[in-house]
Order: sequence, then C-alpha cells, then structure tokens
Amino acid sequence: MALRDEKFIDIHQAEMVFHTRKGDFHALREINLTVRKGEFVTLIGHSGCGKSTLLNLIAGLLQPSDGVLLCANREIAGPSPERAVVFQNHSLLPWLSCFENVFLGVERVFSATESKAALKERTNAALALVGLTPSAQKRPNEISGGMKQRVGIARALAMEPKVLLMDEPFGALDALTRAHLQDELLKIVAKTESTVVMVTHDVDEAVLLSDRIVMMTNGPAATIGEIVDVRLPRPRERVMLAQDPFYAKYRTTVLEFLYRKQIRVAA
Ligand SMILES: Nc1ncnc2c1ncn2[C@@H]1O[C@H](COP(=O)(O)OP(=O)(O)OP(=O)(O)O)[C@@H](O)[C@H]1O
Repeated sequence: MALRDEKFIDIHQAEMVFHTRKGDFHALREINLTVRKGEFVTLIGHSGCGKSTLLNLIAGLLQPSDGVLLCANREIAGPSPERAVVFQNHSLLPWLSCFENVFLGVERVFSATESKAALKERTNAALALVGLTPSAQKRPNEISGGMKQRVGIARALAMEPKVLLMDEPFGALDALTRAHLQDELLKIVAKTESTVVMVTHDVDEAVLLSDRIVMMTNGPAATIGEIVDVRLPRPRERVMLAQDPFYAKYRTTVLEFLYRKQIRVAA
C-alpha cells in the first residue's frame, strides 16, 4: 500500500460559498485534503458543518467557489461514473427489479464497449458481491431497507468507480442491520481495494471502517480540524475491537474532538 498514489484525490484550498436569497453563505473554507488510492476515509462532524457539501464537491455535483479538486491528476469538472455516490436513501427506481436497477448503471458506463451478455454478467457479479443473488428479480418494495442499501452499493460498485463516495449510507438503518452492512462493506472493500470517502455521524462506524478520520469544525466556514490516523490492523472484527485499548483510544480522540473541542450549541 505504501507505494500507491499518495494523492489520488487531491483537494487544494477549496472554498464553498452558497449564494442564497438571504446573501452569501460561506460553508467551507481552506479545505486541504489528499486521499491515497485504496484508502478508506470518513468525514465526521456536527450536523450542518459541511460534510455532504465536501462529498458533493468530490462527486462533482458542486463546483468549489475557489480552490481545486483533482482525482487521478485530473480536475473534477462534474459528476462521473468514476466517482460513484451512494446516498442514505438508496434512490432506487421502484418499478425496476434489483437486477434492472444495477443494470441501468452498468449499461450507462459499459454499453459502448461490452456485449449485453457481459453487462449482465457484471450486474450479476455486483449483486453476488453484496449477497443479493436470490433477490435479483425482486422490486425495491419487496425487500428490506438494508437490502435496498445493498442494491445501492452494488449499483455503485458495478460501475467500477475509481472512488466510492458514501453519504451516511447506513444512517437510516437499525443498529443490527447497520453493523451487518458495515462488516460486509469491510469485506467488499478489502476484495475490491476501493478508495472510499464516507460521511458518517457515528463514531464507532468511523473507527471501525477508516484508515483516517477527517474531523470537521463547526460551520459556518467549517474546515478540517484534525485528522486521526487509525492504525488498527485489518481485517477488523468488531467483537475483538471492542476490547482493544487502541480502539478505545481512537474512539475517545474523536469523542473529545466532537464533544469537548467542537461543542455544538443547541439551536
Ligand atoms: N445549496 C445550498 N444552498 C445554501 N446553503 C446550503 C446549501 N447546501 C448546504 N448548505 C448549507 O451549508 C452548510 C453545510 O451543509 P451540509 O449539508 O454539507 O452539512 P452536513 O455536515 O452534511 O450536515 P448533516 O450532518 O446535518 O447532513 C449548512 O449550513 C447548510 O445549510
């Protein structure tokens, strides 16, 4: 891993100002961050600090007011399948089956270069990766919330993105389903060696999954406050980690940042 591209995603002096009817709102200031290829980075911070805004900048869904964002040495000029996004509310098309929902994305990216049989194979492989082969022909209303989220992950992974961007992908799920999907995500990412940037509110999720946790200050004009290097060996296993003193140390570092250094005053 050490020799891998050190600046796969490279954010330099990014600023985000929203122009609203009430005037300009300075959401993000002086964001400088690099993400290595194959790295798992989480963004954590209090509600409204700008985590989604930063993720949307990397996705190319927003353009920075100032500064530069690069992915694989190219400027991020707009959305691209090379940077696939998984949102909290899975955003599946309800009239299509799980297979068809994934196939749609695969078709968009690979139909110019691959046969229909190859596209189907890709779709089936992605569904198998998230354990959804038996539900491939079901519609979204016939499967659970956790399964829908897995379809969203399969759709993103099937496009073979250079970067997987996840905005609180497990936020709407119950604790057990969430834990299960976190474990699955760990295995999938180990297998695919994906580069991941993920927004979360959950300290345990951040420590369990991350190579680095990017902790953001409160807004307005939020920026990166501190970054924690999580040097827990992989593969990680949640029950073992629960007794690991280093796990507890990382957890405390994040909690201290959020609840001592960046106290959120209730509105
Ligand atoms: N399109 C927009 N126009 C104006 N202001 C915006 C826009 N999008 C976001 N903001 C503001 O920018 C700030 C950051 O929002 P953002 O959604 O990125 O925060 P967040 O950290 O992801 O929040 P949460 O954890 O609650 O999802 C907030 O104050 C929000 O109101």
